[in-house]
Amino acid sequence: MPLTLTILGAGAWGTVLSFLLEHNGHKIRLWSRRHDQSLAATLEGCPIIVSAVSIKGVPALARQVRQIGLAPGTILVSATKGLDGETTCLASQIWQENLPEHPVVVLSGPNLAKEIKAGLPAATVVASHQPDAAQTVQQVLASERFRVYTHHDPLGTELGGTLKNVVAIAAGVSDGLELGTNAKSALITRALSEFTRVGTVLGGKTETFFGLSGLGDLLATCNSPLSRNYQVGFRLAQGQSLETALAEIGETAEGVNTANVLFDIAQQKNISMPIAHQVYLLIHKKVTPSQAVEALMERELKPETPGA
Ligand SMILES: NC(=O)C1=CN([C@@H]2O[C@H](COP(=O)(O)OP(=O)(O)OC[C@H]3O[C@@H](n4cnc5c(N)ncnc54)[C@H](OP(=O)(O)O)[C@@H]3O)[C@@H](O)[C@H]2O)C=CC1
Ligand SMILES: O=C(CO)COP(=O)(O)O
Repeated sequence: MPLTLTILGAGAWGTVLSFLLEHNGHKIRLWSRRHDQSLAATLEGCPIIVSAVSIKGVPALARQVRQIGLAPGTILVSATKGLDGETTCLASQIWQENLPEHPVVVLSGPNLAKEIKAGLPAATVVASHQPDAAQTVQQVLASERFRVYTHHDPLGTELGGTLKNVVAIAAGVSDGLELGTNAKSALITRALSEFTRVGTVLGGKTETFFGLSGLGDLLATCNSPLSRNYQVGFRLAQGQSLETALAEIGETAEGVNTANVLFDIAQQKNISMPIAHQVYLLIHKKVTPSQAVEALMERELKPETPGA
């Protein structure tokens, strides 16, 4: 049955999600803080609200939505891949805290917006503690060009999509320095162990990090110049400053903020995150790209323990 749905955030991802939903016959209200639209009127009567704003916009927007209030049973879908700098919370946690009575569904997967916009096939994950809500979103969003899987681990699903952005910066550096396929394969594989380690401490399930929203998104983002986070790393390796790289990319690259938040989390919880640590040092100009590679290669020798 065709529905009227709201998408919050008219950036690259919000716009492509609206194309996917319109393709399925739904009517979309696309909201942006830049447009002259009432948020209350945009939300009214919509059974599903999709948030696709950058993490920096989520806390204030979630408070606004709470103040307006939603009809009972309205589902909130969170498509943001970032960590809040102030609270270290994921976007879905911020939404759930503001809308405790409502089902929250995480949408995350290997979903480069430009490929989906071009009509290329892709798959994603919708994860929630409320299986009915995840199934509803699956039915509404799935099509012959967008395969949607449900999942029961929203935290792990969202953490995979969030943590891989930091690795994508490192992968961009690797390619920018022309380090070759062996180096990048080692980087991606060790990074998967690293983010599984922190992700499980933060509450995700180990197996989730080996699925579409973890390994799947890691591979997509680390191997595509369409990824803004990859572009950040590539440009840093070419000698651009972070400020110039971000300005020229002109869209959100969540991995920069996530690297900062992860650094704090790793310190607080005493978790070893060598790759994320080098990305943090690099974006703070404490090491050069080549020094970051050297630091990783010269770490103390140890046995490999995949996934740990
Ligand atoms: N692009 C992609 O391929 C994918 C992106 N994502 C995730 O989706 C999120 C959005 O990314 P994307 O659309 O690509 O980025 P864009 O830079 O294209 O758009 C960012 C969006 O966030 C909004 N926004 C930014 N800051 C604020 C704020 N302070 N208050 C309210 N709204 C704000 C922007 O609004 P405005 O236009 O008014 O500035 C815009 O709608 C990110 O977390 C990203 O990781 C997830 C999967 C795929
Ligand atoms: O999350 C994404 C692909 O799944 C988009 O990656 P970027 O934000 O690096 O462009």
